[in-house]
Order: sequence, then structure tokens, then C-alpha cells
Amino acid sequence: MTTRDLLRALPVLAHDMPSFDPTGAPAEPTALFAEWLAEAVAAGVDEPHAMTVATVDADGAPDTRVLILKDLDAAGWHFATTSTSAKGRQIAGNPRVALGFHWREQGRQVRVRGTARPADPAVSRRDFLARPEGSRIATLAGRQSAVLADPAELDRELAEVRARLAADPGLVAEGHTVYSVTPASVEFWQADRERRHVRLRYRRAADGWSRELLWP
Ligand SMILES: Cc1cc2nc3c(=O)[nH]c(=O)nc-3n(C[C@H](O)[C@H](O)[C@H](O)COP(=O)(O)O)c2cc1C
Repeated sequence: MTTRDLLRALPVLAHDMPSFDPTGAPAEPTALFAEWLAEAVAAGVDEPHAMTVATVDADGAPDTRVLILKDLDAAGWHFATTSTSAKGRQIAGNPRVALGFHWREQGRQVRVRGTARPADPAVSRRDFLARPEGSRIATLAGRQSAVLADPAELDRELAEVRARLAADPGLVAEGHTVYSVTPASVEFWQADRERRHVRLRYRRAADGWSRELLWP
């Protein structure tokens, strides 16, 4: 079987999915996102807090990777990473980002477009200290996205950091940064088996949010 045949034999949006009535949608996109996230968790969606984060580099070329959503509040969607990583440098050069969530089991997609801002250093510090030991060791070993010339170097660094952390449990990785994404637009997409998908887009307006339906 060719890869093409393999791909074309795979079903898509063929399972039972919830319906979405946009007429009853809340005025704020964060409220609808919180509802959908809670429903995704209740439905047993695997890693519903994993999202694709798109950035652009200094040449305007897009880049994406998966990150974990750490919080959602009035400031927006939060994630944590290293400011000196590829994405951290890209955000420093151009803070415009996009987030993508895909909750396969429910046929749902949420797209957020907005601006990322680093949180107060005290917030990032608290976030770091609340992380499991393994995550702290990995971040303290640092240099995310730099070229790894020799895997043995990583093992040495991890062992060294583990010893340093045991001696000083309050160690904080300098570059660990919480970013919040202030949304400019948020789109909620609900699949339909008959392909009559529902799309609701919120756009920031002078006095709150405008809401509009989109053709599927
Ligand atoms: C499910 C999943 C969750 C991840 N969560 C994070 C995260 O919260 N923070 C992070 O820095 N990298 C996370 N990663 C790794 C990133 O996808 C990426 O490889 C890393 O941050 C380097 O990205 P960059 O080179 O674009 O800076 C995660 C990867 C996966 C698959």
C-alpha cells in the first residue's frame, strides 16, 4: 500500500461529536474556551492542554511547536518556556503569535491569534519552583534549541544539575519565562459529520468583542 493510499483510507470526522449552538455563546471568548476545555477534560480528550504555538522568525518565516497551556485568565492564554530558546528569541523579535488546539474526540478546533508578553519575573520564578523536579532539572540544564554536538554532554549536564539542585533546592533557571497571549481574535470550530461545520469567530472591538459566523 502506498502512503497516499494509506492516508486516503483513514477516516476523518467520522465519529459521534457534540453539537454547538453559537446563538447561546458567551460574550467573552475566554468564557467559551473555559467551557470547551472543561468539556474536553470531561470527555476524556487526551492532553487537551497541549496546543500548537506558531511564531515567526526574523526573516518572517513561520515556525510551530507544541506547548502546554498553563493558565487562562483575564490576561489571556499562558505558556511557559525558556526565553533563550528558538521560540523565545522569535517572540522577542516579533510578539505576534497564534495558538491552535485540536480536540479530536469532539471534532473541535480553537484558534487564537494575539500578542505574547513575558510575565513579571516573580510570576515566572513561582511557576518554575512549582514544577516537578524532573522538569526543573531539564530546564536548569538549559540551552533549549541549541545544537547538541554530543548526547553525552547532555547526560553530564543533567547529572551536574541534579547534584546542584539537591544542594540548593531553591535554584531557579534564569531564562524560564511565563508568557501570556492577549487575544485579538479567537475562532471556535465544531465539526459536523455531514460537513455542515460551525465556525464562530470573536474579534476584539473597541468596547468588547464582536462575534460572527464563518462559512465552513
Ligand atoms: C505534548 C508536548 C508538550 C510540550 N510542552 C512544552 C512546554 O510547555 N514548554 C516547552 O518549552 N516545550 C514544550 N514541549 C517541547 C516543544 O514542543 C519544543 O520542542 C521546545 O520547546 C523547543 O521549541 P523551539 O526550538 O521552537 O524553541 C512540548 C512538546 C510536546 C510534544
